[in-house]
Amino acid sequence: MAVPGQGDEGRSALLMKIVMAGESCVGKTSIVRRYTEPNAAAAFSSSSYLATIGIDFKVKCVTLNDKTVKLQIWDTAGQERFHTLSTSYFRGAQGFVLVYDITNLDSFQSVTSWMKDIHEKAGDEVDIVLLGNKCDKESERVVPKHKGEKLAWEHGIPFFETSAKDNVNIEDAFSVLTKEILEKKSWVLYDLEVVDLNENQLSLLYSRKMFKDLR
Ligand SMILES: Nc1nc2c(ncn2[C@@H]2O[C@H](COP(=O)(O)OP(=O)(O)OP(=O)(O)O)[C@@H](O)[C@H]2O)c(=O)[nH]1
Ligand SMILES: [Mg+2]
Repeated sequence: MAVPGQGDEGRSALLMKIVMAGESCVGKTSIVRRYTEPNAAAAFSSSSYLATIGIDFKVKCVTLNDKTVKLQIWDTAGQERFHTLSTSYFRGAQGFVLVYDITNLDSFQSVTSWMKDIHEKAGDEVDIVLLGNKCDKESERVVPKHKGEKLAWEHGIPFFETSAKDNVNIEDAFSVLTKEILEKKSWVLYDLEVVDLNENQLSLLYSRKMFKDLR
C-alpha cells in the first residue's frame, strides 16, 4: 500500500472534492453530466427536468501538470427543502462551482447568499468559480453578462457564461477551478487503493469520515 509522503508518490494520486451549488433548476446536474459523461451527445436532456433529491455523486479523472487527479463532484439539490442537507456536504470541499441561470433573476440574486453558505461551511480559502448558465437562451436573458462579471470580480473569483446544452465553457470552467486548487495545494493525497474506489465506496468513506468529524 502506498504511503503518501514516504517516497511512494508514484502510486498515489490527488483527490479533489468539488461541490455544485446554486438554486434549483439552474443546470447543476446538466453541467455535471456534460462534464463527466463520455457520450457528450447524449449527456444533455431538455425534455424533462428531474430535480436532484438529496445528493448525487460523480467521479472524473483528469491530468493536470502531469499529475493524475481524481475529481469527486458532489451535485447538491438546489430546492429550498434540501438546503440544510445540501450545505452539510460543503464541509471538506476544496472547490465549488456556483451556478445561476442567466434567464432567472432570483437565481442571480441568491449568489451572494450561496457564497456566504460556502464560506461558512468550507472556510475562506476555498476556490470558487461562478457560472452564468443557459447562455444559449439569449432571447430570454435577464441577467446581463457584465453583471455576472462584476459580481465575480467583487468576490475575486473566475467567471464564465456556460451552456450545458451546447457545451460552452464547461471544460474550461472545471479546468480553471482545478488548476487553482492544484496551485493552492489544498487537495488531498491518497494512495491508489482509495483513489480506485468507485462512487458508492467513496461516498461511504466520506459519510463515515463526516460522521467521525461530527462526533
Ligand atoms: N437551454 C438550456 N437548458 C438547460 C441548460 N442547463 C440545464 N438546462 C435545463 O434546465 C432544467 C434544470 O436543469 P438541472 O440540471 O436539472 O438543474 P439543477 O440545478 O440540477 O436543479 P436541482 O437539482 O433542482 O437543484 C432542465 O430542464 C435542463 O434541461 C442549458 O445550458 N441550456
Ligand atoms: Mg440537480
